[in-house]
Amino acid sequence: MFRTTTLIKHTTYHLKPYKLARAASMSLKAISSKDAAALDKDLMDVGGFSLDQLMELAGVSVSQAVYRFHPISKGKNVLVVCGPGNNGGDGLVAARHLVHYGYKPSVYYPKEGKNELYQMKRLKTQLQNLDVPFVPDFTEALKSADLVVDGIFGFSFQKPLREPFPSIISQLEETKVPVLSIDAPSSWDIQEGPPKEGPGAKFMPGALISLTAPKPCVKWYQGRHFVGGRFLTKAIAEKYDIDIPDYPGVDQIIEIGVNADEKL
Ligand SMILES: NC(=O)C1=CN([C@@H]2O[C@H](COP(=O)(O)OP(=O)(O)OC[C@H]3O[C@@H](n4cnc5c(N)ncnc54)[C@H](O)[C@@H]3O)[C@@H](O)[C@H]2O)[C@H](O)CC1
Ligand SMILES: [K+]
Repeated sequence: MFRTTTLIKHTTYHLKPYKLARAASMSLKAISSKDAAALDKDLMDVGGFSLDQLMELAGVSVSQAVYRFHPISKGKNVLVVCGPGNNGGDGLVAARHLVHYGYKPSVYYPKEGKNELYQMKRLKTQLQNLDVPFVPDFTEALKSADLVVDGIFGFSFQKPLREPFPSIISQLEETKVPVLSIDAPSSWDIQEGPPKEGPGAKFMPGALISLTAPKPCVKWYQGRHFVGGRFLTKAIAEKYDIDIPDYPGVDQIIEIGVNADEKL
């Protein structure tokens, strides 16, 4: 169904040496931002998925990564920072699931997205119906946060950072509050990694969840690394030359890298 088109060269990211027994099944190829966008389009145009479905599955993966990285015993207050695109949408979906797991999320959403079918507006309504606060002041909200979820930018980020995001990224790189980034550490170039200087140059979130496949910038990433987005078909994985991770049981995520899941 999915014919092969021109694809970029891939880099493969392997596990640390002591995980070599798992390495054969756990080396995951990266996908460029251009191919990641084309893959999503294929899933919708040819694969029969809607954006709502993909975002719901992405958001569930994010919520499971939060639960794994920062169980409720470490603190319930999760500040979800959402950007104007679909990365922000994944954050909104994750926030809803976190409520049902027993967390107390709040959302900072300074530039609201306006995509087709008012999808973001509906996601916002769902959160308001669960009494999730939309907070106006990021600096103030950060003071009482136990965890920050970075849903600011994903694979469509184009440098340089525009307002109001430089100050938010600076605060994220300075804070002691743990951060989990969705799909990419926001402010990092998807191909070339962290900026050489300015906001984001020192940003290293404690956890990252790559959706569908790692992006090339993970080469610069040091921290706990999860992969989610359990909806790929073999045909589409072959077309984009990426791997379908060996997800354990009914999990929507798998941890790779230093803390790779032992039960794989
Ligand atoms: N395959 C999957 O698993 C799915 C992943 N999803 C998520 O979608 C994002 C990509 O979404 P997209 O809407 O294409 O882009 P972004 O969210 O990365 O951002 C676009 C948004 O940001 C603005 N912007 C870009 N650069 C800047 C800048 N320098 N300063 C300020 N603003 C900027 C731009 O104008 C847009 O408004 C992917 O990473 C996943 O997280 C989907 O949920 C579908 C399934
Ligand atoms: K992000």
